[in-house]
Amino acid sequence: MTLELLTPAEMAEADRLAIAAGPFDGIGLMRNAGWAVATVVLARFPGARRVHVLAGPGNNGGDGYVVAKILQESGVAVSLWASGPPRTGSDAALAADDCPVPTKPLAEFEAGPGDVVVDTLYGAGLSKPLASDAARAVALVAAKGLPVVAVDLPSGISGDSGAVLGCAFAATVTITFARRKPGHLLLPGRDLCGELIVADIGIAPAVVEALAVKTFENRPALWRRSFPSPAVDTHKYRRGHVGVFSGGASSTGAARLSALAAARSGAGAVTVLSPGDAMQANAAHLTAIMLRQVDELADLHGFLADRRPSAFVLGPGFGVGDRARAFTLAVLASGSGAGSGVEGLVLDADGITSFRDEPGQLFAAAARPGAPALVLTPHEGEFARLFPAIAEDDSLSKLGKARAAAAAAHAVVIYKGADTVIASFDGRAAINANGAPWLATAGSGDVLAGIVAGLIAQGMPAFEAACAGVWLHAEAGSRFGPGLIAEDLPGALPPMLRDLFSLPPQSRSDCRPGP
Ligand SMILES: NC(=O)C1=CN([C@@H]2O[C@H](COP(=O)(O)OP(=O)(O)OC[C@H]3O[C@@H](n4cnc5c(N)ncnc54)[C@H](O)[C@@H]3O)[C@@H](O)[C@H]2O)[C@@H](O)CC1
Ligand SMILES: [K+]
Repeated sequence: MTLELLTPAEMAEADRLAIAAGPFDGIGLMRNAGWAVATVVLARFPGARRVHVLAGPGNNGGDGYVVAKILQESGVAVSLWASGPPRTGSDAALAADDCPVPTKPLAEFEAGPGDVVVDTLYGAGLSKPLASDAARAVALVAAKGLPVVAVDLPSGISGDSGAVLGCAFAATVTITFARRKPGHLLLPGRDLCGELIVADIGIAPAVVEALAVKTFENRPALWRRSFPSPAVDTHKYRRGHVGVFSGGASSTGAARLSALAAARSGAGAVTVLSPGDAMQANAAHLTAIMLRQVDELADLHGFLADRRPSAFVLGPGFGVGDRARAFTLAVLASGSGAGSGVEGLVLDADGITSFRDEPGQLFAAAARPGAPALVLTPHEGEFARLFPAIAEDDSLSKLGKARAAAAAAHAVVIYKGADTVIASFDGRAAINANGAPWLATAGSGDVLAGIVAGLIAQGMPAFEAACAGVWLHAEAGSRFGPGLIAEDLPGALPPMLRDLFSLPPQSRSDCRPGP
């Protein structure tokens, strides 16, 4: 399955470009779409007592007229319920003219046990909550528990955001065309699509390439070409060195979890940077991971000069306040431009919250030319602390929010949740879909921060490292399953890394670089 996700506006442009390029005109594409849907209905529901096609006023409804005609000609009992006539001159009007099945008003829609519903009310063009006739149909179908085959999107779901506008069908299977849309992966849309099928309706890959899409599903093909694989003659410092800031004596575990994850992700060396009062607690629990006392900024500068670390994690268990801000700004003031070779800082948890009152200070430090890449890993609450105006903007999807935050912060933002979005200030974004509920466990975020820092330390660019970290973390959780605690995650990484290293090289075209 391809990685690009097309917004409804991009999909409309793809339709337009494909029609201009040929060989299919608008009604030709619509016929191809209708055939793809009818084929699924016939294959999945051969015993359907009756198929009810619900047709809206736009081209999504147009697909419905094609489906109704094909099914009737195939000997299926079909009812066609329309919410209104298609616009004169549209492709949908051509499809309706060619459809022999009589229409009945959607407001009178009735169905019984054994029936199947084909939802072609609204697709990419949904612009407002479902009107009463459509909302009644949604409620009736849900009450009777009828299977729904949704065309393009379950009606009521925004293709841009995955949000439900008013109410929406919960589909058994959804057939979309050419490429998936963000609303197929963002929640709650993802859950309401059921099984998702992408049908080829004759839109050439060159048409999609011409759109220069910047939104992707987060899968290994997006970042595998930049995934670090150690050379045979490497030594530990060439595989990167991660510094992880530890909290005080009573909160050291989170940093150690991050450190272990950084080491398991392949970093050659990892050092826990501990305040003096926590040295004993840390020393008692560390073996392969190094330990260094860092109380003051001068200690940090000493570490930077002596050990040439390439990435840092600050936040897990660290505590909120001046100290977090000072260390963060000191790390961001270093970086390759200053000759230190620090490639990135993953700012998590308390590190994020510490800049609640002065986010501009953080953003300016990240925007300095030559500064290490900044990766922010907020969950919803932390996101609202650092980006209150963006968080409150209801016109933005989770994808839009992550993108706006990344641009404002000059950072890579990992906006966590069951549908984690990774966005870069260069405009690229990816939606993650391999997560599992088991990941919602204490310390899980500390592990994610460590993996991302470990990958950056090995030379992976920050956006790719963030995407790879999110995917590996989610995959580890999914494979481990019930009973998972955060301590299990680092140990679950090696088999997945082995799988990644054994995959054949893949093409460079999977991930389009930013501008
Ligand atoms: N030739 C083409 O352009 C093709 C279009 N295709 C289909 O066309 C769909 C997109 O068609 P459209 O852009 O016409 O969009 P839709 O068919 O999704 O709906 C758009 C129409 O419904 C109205 N509308 C939106 N939300 C409403 C609501 N809640 N209540 C009442 N009216 C509402 C809009 O004002 C507009 O008139 C795709 O989802 C896909 O199924 C496919 O057949 C492929 C070819
Ligand atoms: K639909």
